[in-house]
Amino acid sequence: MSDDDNSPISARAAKQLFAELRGAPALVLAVSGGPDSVALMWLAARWKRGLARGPQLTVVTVDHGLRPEAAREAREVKRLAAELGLVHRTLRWRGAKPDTGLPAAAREARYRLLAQAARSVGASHVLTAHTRDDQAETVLMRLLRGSGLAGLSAMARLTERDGVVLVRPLLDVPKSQLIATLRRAKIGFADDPTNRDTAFTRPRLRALLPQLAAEGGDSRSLARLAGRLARANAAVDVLVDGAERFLQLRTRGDAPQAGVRSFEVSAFANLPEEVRLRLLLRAVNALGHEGPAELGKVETLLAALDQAIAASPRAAGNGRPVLKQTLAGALISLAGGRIHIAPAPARRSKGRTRADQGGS
Ligand SMILES: Nc1ncnc2c1ncn2[C@@H]1O[C@H](COP(=O)(O)OP(=O)(O)OP(=O)(O)O)[C@@H](O)[C@H]1O
Repeated sequence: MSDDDNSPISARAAKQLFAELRGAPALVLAVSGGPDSVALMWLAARWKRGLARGPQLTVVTVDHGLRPEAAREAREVKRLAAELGLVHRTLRWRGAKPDTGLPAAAREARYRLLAQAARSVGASHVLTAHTRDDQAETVLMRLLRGSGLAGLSAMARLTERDGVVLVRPLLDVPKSQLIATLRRAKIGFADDPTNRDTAFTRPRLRALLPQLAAEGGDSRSLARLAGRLARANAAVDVLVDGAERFLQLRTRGDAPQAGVRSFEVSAFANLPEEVRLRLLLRAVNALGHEGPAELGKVETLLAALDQAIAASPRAAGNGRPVLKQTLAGALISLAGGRIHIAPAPARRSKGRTRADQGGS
């Protein structure tokens, strides 16, 4: 870790972090009360004070209703926001809490509530306080799962979600700098014990990071890896855009069916494997109705298609389907020299007729 990694963030450096947001009408700051997001709030408030006209800032804390201390922490954020002259709102997650996958469900609910808050105050962006350390943890987690290029690219600085832009202005900033900033400003912050709860994967991996850093694999190098892979991933995506256009041109003679994607086998089969995989992934995600498909399952689908094409190139050429599979709510078939991807018919649950399944 360099000396800079332990120094408070100057007003000039903060100005650069938020520069692209200057012209936004309003911004939502997602502040849990932990050190990273309290530092985000403090830095954004100082930045706003230095502008003649800047965006309206609204601080939002989500109380997931999972820890008894959460309500007190939200009040603490409100108090600090008021001291900084910022509007604050606490939003509660009132939905049913699942027994498994609780962190993922809480995250889903949090982003939904943050996006709602943004829309209600006319904010175009929601700012979160993800740091370089969070980025490094994400890379490590995905590395251990064997993720592909897109997954290993980890978090982007800007992403669109539920109609608002999520911004992570502190993604290149080490957490130690945020702590140093708060210490200098004499601002307190909450300590969330679930961050150290080894029942969860992320805290267990977090505990490994100092050992990796001692071997040179610190957050800077893991984040650099993510940045390089994101660059390569973006290039592959451009190639897939091109392949999609090329395949569409090959369809021109046939009347395209609405709600169906169809690729000519002979043109598809000559494309590189990664491009074929992404073409399938895009089509299944666009037309399926069961959420994003798992990469491993799309890999299995592609292998089955490749095998069916190699085994019976002529059968793939006549009208009878030589392969028919569903994946993530999409129906994939190989027939008449083409691969077709369409929405799968809705599944009928056992022992119930369609008429039984009427809405409530
Ligand atoms: N309860 C909360 N209320 C408001 N904002 C929150 C809350 N929890 C987290 N955030 C925002 O999200 C950022 C990331 O938080 P955290 O690392 O705990 O998220 P996570 O559960 O790992 O999920 P993800 O990284 O996908 O957002 C925080 O810096 C903060 O800006």
